[in-house]
Formats: sequence, C-alpha cells, structure tokens
Amino acid sequence: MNQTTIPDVQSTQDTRNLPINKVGIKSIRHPVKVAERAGGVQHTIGLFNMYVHLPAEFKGTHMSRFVEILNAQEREMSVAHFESVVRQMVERLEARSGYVEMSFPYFVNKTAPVSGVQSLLDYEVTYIGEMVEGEYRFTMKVVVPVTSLCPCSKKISQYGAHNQRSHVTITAKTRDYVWIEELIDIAERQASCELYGLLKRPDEKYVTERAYENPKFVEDLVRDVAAELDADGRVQAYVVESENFESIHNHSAYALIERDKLAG
Ligand SMILES: Nc1nc2c(ncn2[C@@H]2O[C@H](COP(=O)(O)OP(=O)(O)OP(=O)(O)O)[C@@H](O)[C@H]2O)c(=O)[nH]1
Repeated sequence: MNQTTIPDVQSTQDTRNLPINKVGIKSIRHPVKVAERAGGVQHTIGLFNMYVHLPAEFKGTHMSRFVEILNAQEREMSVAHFESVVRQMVERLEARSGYVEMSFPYFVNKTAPVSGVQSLLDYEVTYIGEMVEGEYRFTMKVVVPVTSLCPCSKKISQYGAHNQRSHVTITAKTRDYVWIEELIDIAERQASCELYGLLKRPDEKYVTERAYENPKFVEDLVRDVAAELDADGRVQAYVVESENFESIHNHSAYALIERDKLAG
C-alpha cells in the first residue's frame, strides 16, 4: 500500500455525538532547557502531557502531530516559549482548546547556612499551559521539600520535639513572570527550616536549632505560604498544600488552601 492509498481513519465521521474534552499523548519525555533566575540555562528532561479538545463529529485526533510539535522546538522552554508550544499545538491540531503539562526535575544551588558549602537540591516543577476559547492561562506548580517541627510536641515535651520532612506544594496561576525560585523561596521562608543537599556539623546544629525556634503545624505552613501569595499581585489564583510525613505516625498530616483572587 503506498502513501496515497493509506486510509485516514482518524478523519472519518463519528456518529455517537460525544465531544472529547482531552485527547492526545501522555507521559512522553523530551529534553528541555529551562531559564534560571541566576542567569543560566538548565538542561533537564520534561515529562509532557499534551491534549486537545476533539469535536463530536471526528473519530480521532492527529496523534503524530503532538510529537512533531515537540520535536520542532529549540529545546529552550522559557515560560514565553511554553506558551508558543501550546498555541502551536492548538493551531496544528485545529482545536478550539488545548492543554500542555510539562513536569521536570529542577536543581537549585544552595549554600549551607554556616559553613557556606554549596550543593544542589532538586525540586519537582510543573508548567501547565491551557488555551480555552482563545485565552491563554499559565499555571506553575512546585513541590518544595522542607522541615516542619510540631509546636504542640515542643510545648508538652521536656526534651525535643517531633519533626519531619514535609512537602509544600504551591500551584500558582500567574499573570506576570514569576521565577520558579521565587515560589521555592516562599515555601522555604515559611517552613520550620529549609533543606540542603550537603550540611557539615556546624550547619546541622544550625538547622536543628532553627527548626526548634520556628515550630509550625501543617495549618501554619499553608496559611503562612498563602499569606505571601495573597500579597503578590502577580499571582491570580493558587492552591497551597502541605503534607507532613509525621515521624510519630505512619500517616501524614495534610492541609490545603485554595483561592482565586478574582472570585474574591
Ligand atoms: N487518533 C488516534 N491515533 C492513534 C491512536 N493510537 C495510535 N494512533 C496512531 O497515530 C498515528 C498518526 O496519526 P495522524 O497524526 O493522524 O497521522 P498522519 O495522518 O500521518 O498525520 P497528519 O497528516 O498530520 O494528520 C496513526 O498511525 C494512528 O493510528 C489513538 O488511540 N487515536
């Protein structure tokens, strides 16, 4: 069968009268470059989900075009370029709405608080771009691992206080440019203490005492992070979550605050 005789099943008519909200490709890895606040560019691997809306009358979408769009990029995945990928996808797929999600490990070079030794810490970041009725929306999600120390435990105990690693997740819909590092900074500022890849003994003493002086319930964490996002005019809507992997239980403590500033 030569190219001209290959049937195009996807383009045939569908009679079930059911539009599809999202159809496309899920979990495809692609190398990307992400701009760093410090000025450089970081090479990482993006895990992409790319979907479009499919009207009721079409049997299938053009699956190959999603991969073509990814491969046509220069690998530079700035926030501005990410928007252009979403726009290209909607145009090439002739769709009225589209959704692209790119998750990637992102590294920040951190300086230990006393010794000054430097080490990388990894964060899980997701860009989400949506085209809905011609309007583009951008959301950035960052999972920030931190230390939390229980205020109750500190108050009632003669010695010590239980403390643990927590994941603070900020999902922010933004209207102006916000660096990944800015969201990380907010979560780390509000934690009992931030994490580092490498700590020498004077640093370990510092982070232990810092957490003890700065106890936070899971409720304190989400409220203090939300208060900073409320004060930032670039953030239009947000979800703040904290999961504290309790060291005295085999379950987590969890809290979430969601707010859309336009909704009041
Ligand atoms: N729509 C759809 N395509 C699928 C699916 N699974 C695999 N494919 C394959 O995706 C491949 C590419 O589809 P298209 O993008 O329509 O390919 P094409 O006709 O060569 O490309 P265009 O001319 O750009 O549309 C085909 O071989 C499909 O069979 C599926 O579940 N849905």
